[in-house]
Amino acid sequence: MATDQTMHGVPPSLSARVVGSFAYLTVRDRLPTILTKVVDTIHRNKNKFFEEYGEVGIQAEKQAISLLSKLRNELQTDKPVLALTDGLPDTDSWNQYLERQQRLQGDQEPVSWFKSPWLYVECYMYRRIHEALLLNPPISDFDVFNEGKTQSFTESSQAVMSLCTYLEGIKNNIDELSKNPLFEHFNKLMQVSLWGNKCDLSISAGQENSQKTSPLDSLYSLLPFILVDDTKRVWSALISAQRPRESGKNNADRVDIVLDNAGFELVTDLVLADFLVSSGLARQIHFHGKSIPWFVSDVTAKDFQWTIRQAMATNHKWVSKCGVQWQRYLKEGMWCYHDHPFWTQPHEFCDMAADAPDLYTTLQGADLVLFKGDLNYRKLTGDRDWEHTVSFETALRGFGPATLCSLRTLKANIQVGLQPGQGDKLTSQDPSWMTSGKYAVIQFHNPKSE
Ligand SMILES: O=P(O)(O)OC[C@@]1(O)O[C@H](CO)[C@@H](O)[C@@H]1O
Ligand SMILES: [Mn+2]
Repeated sequence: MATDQTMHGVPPSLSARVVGSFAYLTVRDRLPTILTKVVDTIHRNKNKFFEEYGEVGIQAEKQAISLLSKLRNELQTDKPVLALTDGLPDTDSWNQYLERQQRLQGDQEPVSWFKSPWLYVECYMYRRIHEALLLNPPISDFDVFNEGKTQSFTESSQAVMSLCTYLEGIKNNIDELSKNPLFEHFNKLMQVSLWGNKCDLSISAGQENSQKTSPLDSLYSLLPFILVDDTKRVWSALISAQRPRESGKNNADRVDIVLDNAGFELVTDLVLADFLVSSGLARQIHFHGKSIPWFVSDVTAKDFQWTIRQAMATNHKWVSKCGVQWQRYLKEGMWCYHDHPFWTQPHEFCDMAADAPDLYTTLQGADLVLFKGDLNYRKLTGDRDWEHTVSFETALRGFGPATLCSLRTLKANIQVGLQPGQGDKLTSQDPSWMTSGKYAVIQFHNPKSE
């Protein structure tokens, strides 16, 4: 179990306790802004609730808004974090985690927004938003972030078209491709998926953040902004998987993708996944999404299905062909979708084996696990205040269900695995390099190579 004390050289968790830090600015400014947008969204749908549910819909809308306004006040005035009361299956786990935080902090001060770990309070806010809806049927299953996620897809339609056209072009002669051109396509699609992570509505506090230009055209100009590029190690893990397949082939059998944002980023992940199965680099893809609306733009099951249906329904030949193919992969079991509650809990991933052993076992069945995005990176590294030159393996603190790779654009002040002096040079050139989303890493770890 992770503790917050600096033990065995594990640094403290990032926290809004540090005035002026990115965590502080996020808790002080960005989270209240997101909450205000949530309240506005619910208010804007008042008539819809009335049409659908009558007076009881209006009551629910009022009640949800008052719970969210109370939450915003607690956050802005650094009130103690409260236990959840909605009786969901994970409510106890959340409340036990609150007790764990209180024990770590000691009884001198309550667990609160500006005193406790940033990772915890930020995750807790999204779970409280869910509670505010859950406690108010019949609007319990209203996704307050749905508008932003669907807009991110529709506003990125040009980029989606060019990406699906590129994929169809590859698939045309994919069986004749030799290793090098195959690697070149893999390399490109990994970078497209990497930069797809820029389209994130949490960092933009809900501001529209879609992909306007063709993602393939800008890859070359973005190369200098990739601070760690382990693509070649990912490639060799794919073509020489540790577990030979029944067919005797020795490339990967199963690749898991821990998804991040809906909209354009999800399309980049579906395209990468299609390439992996079409090329035979993998036989199966398991996707892991979120079980509740999360960090504004993260993928839920509804978003996943909606995106594939939207692709099928577009009048663009290659986009709809991709959509039909993706639906078929799901039907035939080559693609599977999961949404374990652990991904929407506050735990650092080094806790997974203890706190979600079933999920850890599931991931152990993969030959490679791709983690998308910044929040996953923060959880992989425990959202701790590590030195930049600490190795990725050290920061993982024993988390290693399978060979893994993080594809992350930097949106939080935490980055490990850099060369000596690399962080200082970046700070002198571009002080906001860790939080602007301009820089990225493709960072690999093979637990078996320890
Ligand atoms: O995981 P993602 O979508 O790449 O980014 C999530 C994020 O936008 O939210 C948090 C800040 O509010 C940070 O982890 C990061 O900036
Ligand atoms: Mn996200």
